[in-house]
Amino acid sequence: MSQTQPRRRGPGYAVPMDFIGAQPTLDLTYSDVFLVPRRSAVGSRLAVDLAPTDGTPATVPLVSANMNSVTGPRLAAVLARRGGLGVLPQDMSETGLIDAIAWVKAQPVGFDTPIVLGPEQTAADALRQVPAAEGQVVVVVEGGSAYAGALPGGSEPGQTFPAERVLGVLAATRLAELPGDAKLGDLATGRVPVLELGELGSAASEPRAMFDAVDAALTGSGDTGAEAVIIAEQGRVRGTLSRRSALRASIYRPAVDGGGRLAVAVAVGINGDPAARAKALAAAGADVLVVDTAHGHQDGMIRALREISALGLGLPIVAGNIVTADGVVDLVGAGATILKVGVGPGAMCTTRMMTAVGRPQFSAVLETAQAARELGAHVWADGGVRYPRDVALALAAGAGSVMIGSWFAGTAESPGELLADASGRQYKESWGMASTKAVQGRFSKLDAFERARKELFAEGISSSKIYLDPQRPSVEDLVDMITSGVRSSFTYAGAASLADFHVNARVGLQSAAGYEEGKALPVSW
Ligand SMILES: NC(=O)C1=CN([C@@H]2O[C@H](COP(=O)(O)OP(=O)(O)OC[C@H]3O[C@@H](n4cnc5c(N)ncnc54)[C@H](OP(=O)(O)O)[C@@H]3O)[C@@H](O)[C@H]2O)C=CC1
Ligand SMILES: Nc1nc2c(ncn2[C@@H]2O[C@H](COP(=O)(O)O)[C@@H](O)[C@H]2O)c(=O)[nH]1
Ligand SMILES: [K+]
Repeated sequence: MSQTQPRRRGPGYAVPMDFIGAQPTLDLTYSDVFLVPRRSAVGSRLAVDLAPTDGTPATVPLVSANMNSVTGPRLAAVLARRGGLGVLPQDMSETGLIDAIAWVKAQPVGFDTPIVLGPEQTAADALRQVPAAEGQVVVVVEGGSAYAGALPGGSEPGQTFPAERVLGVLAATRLAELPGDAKLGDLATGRVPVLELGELGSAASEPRAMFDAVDAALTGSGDTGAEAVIIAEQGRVRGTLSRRSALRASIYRPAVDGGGRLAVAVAVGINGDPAARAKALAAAGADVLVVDTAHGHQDGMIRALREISALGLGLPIVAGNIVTADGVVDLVGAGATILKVGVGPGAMCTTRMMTAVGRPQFSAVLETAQAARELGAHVWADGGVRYPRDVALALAAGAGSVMIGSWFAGTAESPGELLADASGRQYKESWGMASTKAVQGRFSKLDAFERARKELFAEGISSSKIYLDPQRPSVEDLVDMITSGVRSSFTYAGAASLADFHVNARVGLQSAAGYEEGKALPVSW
């Protein structure tokens, strides 16, 4: 780890610039390093506990980025159901954030939020919300458009509807085979598989029994294409459940608040009145506050943190972005309990090319995590994650959780409709939070002169297509993939928990050829 003692400046000190270390050192990123297997007493990958110990309600070390194109209420709810944490972006209005928190808190914890459409809507309408993949369904409801609400996923907070209004549960794979203008009402003709919680008794809280009940209901429905059942309580719809979501319920522990509702984090910027906003969002039920700006190691951030921590809200306070031990010391001193680490690794980020500023991410996490540990604080590794291995390496470097943006942007649950290119491949639009597009949106209320001044400083990509992985179109599929890789990393390192992994992980350096060797061969050589 490099040293970051500040050198003295001022009269008598002819120091033209400052190296980050006493002498030049080579900082590393994820592709530069690998993990070495070591003797393990952990008998099964399912015996690994991935829960972070950073004071958040998360039970897997995954956080979605506070980017407008990544985290909305739908993604936050789905991620929390599987133990991760969604961070709603600071660009949403305060009322928008309060509504989004309320919506997440109103969603079922043990079942999926139904995607509700009306009978007059079409197959094409449905496929703009759900990808044509196994387990993905839409629920056709009489008068369904009334339940679609302003937020994605179906209902307004607390709003439910009688199960008898459900006309059908349609598999997205089937819809993809039909003409786009096919009316959902004409397709919803089969018997609707409904499981009434009251009739299930104790099985409702038993994941294995719930899986069997879903399987039996789907098999018994007589529709070989049926992929999910309606879960009802006293005749009102609580959610849906597919075989896969019933299985997931047996593997993951949801991230919940003290009242057992899904947990959600929110971001606040450093301008305006960050303390007033933090207070309002905490009162609305936010479980974690993320104070976020591009250059987190600045006086404006320290001021904002002092004001927010003085409120004594009792919530974890995440602050960033930083990449040095000095930054850790200053932000923890001002009240942060978790540091958000990463300048420039993000997929939508042009900061390194525009400014030369940043730091290869593995070294940034390693140094800050060590400094944070000494102060009883924690680190979230933010940005640059493209494979499960990157998550494992961020955790090996000492991160308590890993923040993912662009990878999660390419999922069914991220904000915005699913789009298709000329070849029919599905994608979502994504853009950087410091891009011209984001800056124009954020400052739309300023006068033209002020807006033009802000637009001078774009440091992100304004428009990018993030393609869905046809095998893993849902954020849950990505969580499955990432956690299975990371569970395996832990057992290779002989670690049964994140705390063990922080100690046991053994890392080596590799050449570009070594990295290349690790990739699978897509076709042949
Ligand atoms: N992790 C990363 O590498 C980066 C992330 N981002 C993301 O983009 C979003 C927008 O952040 P941000 O641009 O900070 O917007 P904010 O609205 O949070 O404003 C940042 C404030 O800091 C001032 N500032 C001083 N120096 C800088 C600097 N070098 N870069 C940016 N602001 C500076 C700005 O003033 P003035 O405008 O007058 O200079 C402004 O008052 C955030 O979500 C952030 O995380 C953005 C860039 C890098
Ligand atoms: N320099 C910029 N950084 C950005 C911008 N938008 C987001 N970000 C950062 O990236 C991560 C997510 O990284 P990813 O590789 O998973 O996509 C995010 O949390 C921000 O810190 C931007 O416009 N410019
Ligand atoms: K980058």
